[in-house]
Amino acid sequence: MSDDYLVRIGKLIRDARQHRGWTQSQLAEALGTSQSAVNRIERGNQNISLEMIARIGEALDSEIVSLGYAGPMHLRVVGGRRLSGSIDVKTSKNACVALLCASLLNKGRTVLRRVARIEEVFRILEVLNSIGVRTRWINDGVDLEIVPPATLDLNAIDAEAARRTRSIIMFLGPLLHRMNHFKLPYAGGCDLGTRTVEPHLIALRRFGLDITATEGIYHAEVQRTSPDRPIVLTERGDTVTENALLAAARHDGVTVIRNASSNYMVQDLCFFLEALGVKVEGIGTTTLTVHGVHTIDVDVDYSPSEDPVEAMSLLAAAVVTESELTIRRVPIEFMEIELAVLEEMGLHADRSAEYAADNGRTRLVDLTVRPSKLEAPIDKIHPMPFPGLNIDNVPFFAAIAAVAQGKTLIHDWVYDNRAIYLTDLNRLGGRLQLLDPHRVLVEGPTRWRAAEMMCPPALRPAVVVLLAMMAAEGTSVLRNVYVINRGYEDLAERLNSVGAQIETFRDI
Ligand SMILES: CC(=O)N[C@H]1[C@@H](OP(=O)(O)OP(=O)(O)OC[C@H]2O[C@@H](n3ccc(=O)[nH]c3=O)[C@H](O)[C@@H]2O)O[C@H](CO)[C@@H](O)[C@@H]1O
Ligand SMILES: C=C(OP(=O)(O)O)C(=O)O
Repeated sequence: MSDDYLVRIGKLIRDARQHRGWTQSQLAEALGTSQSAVNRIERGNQNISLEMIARIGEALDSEIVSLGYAGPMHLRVVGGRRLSGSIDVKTSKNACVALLCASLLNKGRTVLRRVARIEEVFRILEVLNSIGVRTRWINDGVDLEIVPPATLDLNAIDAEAARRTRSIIMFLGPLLHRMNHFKLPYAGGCDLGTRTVEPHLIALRRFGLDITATEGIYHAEVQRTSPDRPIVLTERGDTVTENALLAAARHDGVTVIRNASSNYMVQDLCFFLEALGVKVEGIGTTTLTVHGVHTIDVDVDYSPSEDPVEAMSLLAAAVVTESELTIRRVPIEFMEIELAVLEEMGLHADRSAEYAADNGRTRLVDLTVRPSKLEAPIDKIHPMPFPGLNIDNVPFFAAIAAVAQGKTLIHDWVYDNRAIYLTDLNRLGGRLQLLDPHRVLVEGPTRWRAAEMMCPPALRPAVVVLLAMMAAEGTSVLRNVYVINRGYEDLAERLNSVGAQIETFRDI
């Protein structure tokens, strides 16, 4: 763009902002950037992408800067390029959404460091803002500050934002301590088939929460009681464990939760609860003993840990593009089984010495993946609750199996609809056979070919398709990638920084 053009666009943006009655800081906050960046944009001193113009248009709800506005985002991928260098893993979507819900426990100011700027986080922030919670990006848009009001206005809830995420269900645990009756929209999220909420309702009933569900709304009635014996979760789910923890945190007494998940997001939540003054015993095991406190009113500062699923995604990117890539800040405890399986398949990877994540607890390593000749594993790939192979990492094994010699059986017993989407890889030259809704047989190696296709409506399969496009010679197009942006911050840009060629565009 010529400088003159930038100045004109900057002026349009300033006019639209002033028309809305916003300061530069308010616009910066809505965009997750700094006031100084907005100032530069408005003065025409900063190159601005169509993508950013579209985001500003959406934030300001302005026709003036509606160039490229609103339509779904797509990716154009020039494949066949090797990646090189190093890339950092960001904080995890799944811990960040849990911690945002957990901030509702605290009357004081919560600061969460380096929160992933992803659509899933934006949806929860929209919901929090709509009920009166003040949130703002600070430190150049890197950290998040959350200040709750004295009373929450649940009648004003942004139901549309709430319905786009499943994580809204984690409002139940904190809210049962704040009000006696409330309503919440049904939880949504990825289209992975039916996902039960029953275990949440069973666990929370022990604290006196009674839910009836009608016409897309949960009606909650609370008559607070003490769980008189351990809460035994009917399944070892991550968010149900988190919900039980959130309820137990402000229950004035000791709660024992059995069959608890000890997965990464649960551990991050436990560390955060400890920072709030709630003692949790058994972190990392399947029995958690929570010493709840009646009131939590502290100014807390916490750094959520890195995302093992993003680490796996980046590792898979290196494998399918036959690249040497260093993935920094890998939470190794949550990748060990994946790496053990991959080593058996023939993957060469070096690990650095371990170092601590910013939360002081999670162990990180830098992992250098080298081009390797892979063989299909002898046994099937199947997930288990932690410490098993992570359920969300299973789809990446489909892409990796596709470049390995031989046949790999992938058994995703967890989700009804996720394995099906993996067969989208066939459009790119893959040879995947759906044996039943849960089992896929992948035959490799694959000669990938470019294609234009719609994004599958599920986060991890969508990223797997993107990775195959990066491996395929030629130009591919992936349409409507909201689902990827739900869980990955600036993925295209970050992959480009290590050698990929991915352009974002919208229908104008
Ligand atoms: C925001 C968040 O953190 N989301 C994660 C969380 O979702 P979440 O905790 O919501 O996962 P679900 O409750 O949907 O559980 C996933 C599926 O596994 C089944 N199930 C689970 C445990 C068990 O012991 N037995 C069993 O059958 C459930 O019935 C369901 O079909 O955990 C999932 C499983 O790790 C991950 O894919 C999601 O990324
Ligand atoms: C299934 C996932 O997430 P969610 O629970 O947010 O749908 C995922 O992260 O892969």
